[in-house]
Amino acid sequence: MKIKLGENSYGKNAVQLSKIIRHPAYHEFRQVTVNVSLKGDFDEAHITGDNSMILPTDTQKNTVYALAKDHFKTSIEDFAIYLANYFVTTQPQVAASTIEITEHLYHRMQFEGVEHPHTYIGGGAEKRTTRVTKTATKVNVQSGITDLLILKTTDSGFEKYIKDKYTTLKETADRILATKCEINWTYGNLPADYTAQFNNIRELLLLTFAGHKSLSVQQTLYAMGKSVLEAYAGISEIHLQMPNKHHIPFNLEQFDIQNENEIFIATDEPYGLITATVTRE
Ligand SMILES: O=c1[nH]c(=O)c2[nH]c(=O)[nH]c2[nH]1
Repeated sequence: MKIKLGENSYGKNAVQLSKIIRHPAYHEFRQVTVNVSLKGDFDEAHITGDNSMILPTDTQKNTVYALAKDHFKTSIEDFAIYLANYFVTTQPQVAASTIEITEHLYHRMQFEGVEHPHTYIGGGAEKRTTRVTKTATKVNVQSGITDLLILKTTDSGFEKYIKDKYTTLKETADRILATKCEINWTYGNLPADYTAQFNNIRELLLLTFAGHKSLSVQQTLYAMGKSVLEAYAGISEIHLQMPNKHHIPFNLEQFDIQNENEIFIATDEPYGLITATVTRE
């Protein structure tokens, strides 16, 4: 039997980096988690244990901190592109490098409408993300949002689905729609300002969710993806993952109380998981 090495990559995961950017009037605080992954000529390392082509993952981690001083000044995308390019151009054995960055969001505290110069409040579970893959000739940039918790108390129903002998779910024309989205879009054209693009796309996703008369999570997911592709020609496709975070009407009839669609039990598991990629023809 012939055995051979298949596709492989290696790198450092979960590099935790915080940075203060000191502006004259205020401090900017940034916290990111960085994953580095390299592909290339690593056959000998696997087959014979020859490490002569291996840039240690410890060095990769150190490189993230060292390059952050001068090259993490704006968006996570700009930093990821710089890092990805650095590994490809300085290490001839590296054919492709992938940098994933997750940014933990902080907002400056506000007192009487005025932002405090150096004190922050956490932005909750929501995080901004990017994934950049660089080869000698190509760069692929995906950006997104994860753990974005959104909910609406009406304009959502789920009816006219298949009913068989195991169906117990009741149809509803008015339910809570709640989800914790993971959304990633791919840039066909790279924008000059990734943060402006991120803010615009996030706002549009929220606006579409809010305004949609939802017949299902599937329909709302598609509407959200479609709105982004229609508004931004530079986005080639968008992937959305939307778990259905069920809030189920609680049976108050057992206490002779009428539940007028007001009292629910939130159930974490099991949950419906709806995912799709929305793309261009
Ligand atoms: O929006 C929904 N889509 C489904 O596919 C589904 N299935 C289910 O039980 N509830 C829901 N809700």
